[in-house]
Amino acid sequence: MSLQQLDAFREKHLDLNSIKELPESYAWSSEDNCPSSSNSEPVPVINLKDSNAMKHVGYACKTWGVFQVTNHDIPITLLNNMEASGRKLFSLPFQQKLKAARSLDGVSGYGVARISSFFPKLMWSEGFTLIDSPHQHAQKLWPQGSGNFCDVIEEYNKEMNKLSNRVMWLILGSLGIKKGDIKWANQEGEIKEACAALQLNSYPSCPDPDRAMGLAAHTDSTLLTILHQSNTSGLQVQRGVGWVTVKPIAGALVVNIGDLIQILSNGLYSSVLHRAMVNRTQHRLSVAYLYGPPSNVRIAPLSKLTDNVHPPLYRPVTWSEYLGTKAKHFNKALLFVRLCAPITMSGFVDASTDNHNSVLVG
Ligand SMILES: O=C(O)CCC(=O)C(=O)O
Ligand SMILES: [Fe+2]
Repeated sequence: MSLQQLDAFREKHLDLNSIKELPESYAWSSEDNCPSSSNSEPVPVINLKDSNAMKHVGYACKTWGVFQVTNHDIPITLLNNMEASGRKLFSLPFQQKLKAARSLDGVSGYGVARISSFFPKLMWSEGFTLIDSPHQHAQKLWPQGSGNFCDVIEEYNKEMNKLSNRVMWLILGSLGIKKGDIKWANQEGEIKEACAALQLNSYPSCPDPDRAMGLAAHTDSTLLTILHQSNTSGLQVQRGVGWVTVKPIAGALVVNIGDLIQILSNGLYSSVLHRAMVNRTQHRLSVAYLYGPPSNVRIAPLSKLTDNVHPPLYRPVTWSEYLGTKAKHFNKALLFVRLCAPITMSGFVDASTDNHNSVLVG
């Protein structure tokens, strides 16, 4: 990063841990920050060892787009070590974290939420994105040695890759999709070249949490995301017109349906809009494993799920093409890969030649 870039970066990145009063640039209007609905039923919790797990996953995908899983075989010590590693990273002095800052056009490293550019106000959070090996980053953060940081990240990535694959097959299986139906998986259903990123999020305690926003509403551009949240509430998902808090359950992991499952399932399962809120006393941490397909694979509605009555709603896209669309159009990205927009109960309009204007919205 050049000195000029670093100055621009510092201007935008305040050390949230040292701020005693919420600056105006972090104060969201009450409209953006609408409170959560009380009395909602809770987000489904699914025991992966339950013989009906696939059925429960199907129901959760259809009605929520999010669920928590227990009995997932990820050792609790690994979850605790991952959380401790995240805390160790974010508790470094601000200037030290800046040494591993994400470059302006880069993806990995330390920085504000990448979705920040779509919002007029700043978010009360800091993030660290890791793709592939953590070693280079660790070397910048801890020149004297990073202890077990890299081992924990590597072990966590390995375990999350296995679990993501298992959960993906529960999701696809609930739609009647069999291992042989996905060409980019081998006969056992494994995806050897699956791409993934690890997103560490830190939400320092905030002097005015009711006016602040940790991470603004978004859907994930993944097939699915597995989120480990610390025991502090903050994650909320949209349900109907309100927001429902995903209550932390010790040892449970949250699974979010991402945009690519929406495409694969031809809209049968929708990605879930979610956001993270902050609080006055506790420093919240979350670790998101962002799971996607191999980079060269074109994701399209599965042919088993389409017919004359249910034409493909989305055109084929690779993950990187889709990320490019998301980087430009953010929460409207799915509309930009959409082929047909339902207009009446009985028919579809072909939108493939449309210039993606507001006709597509809704
Ligand atoms: O911190 C959370 O609970 C949500 C994080 C998240 O949505 C993300 O990293 O994409
Ligand atoms: Fe997310």
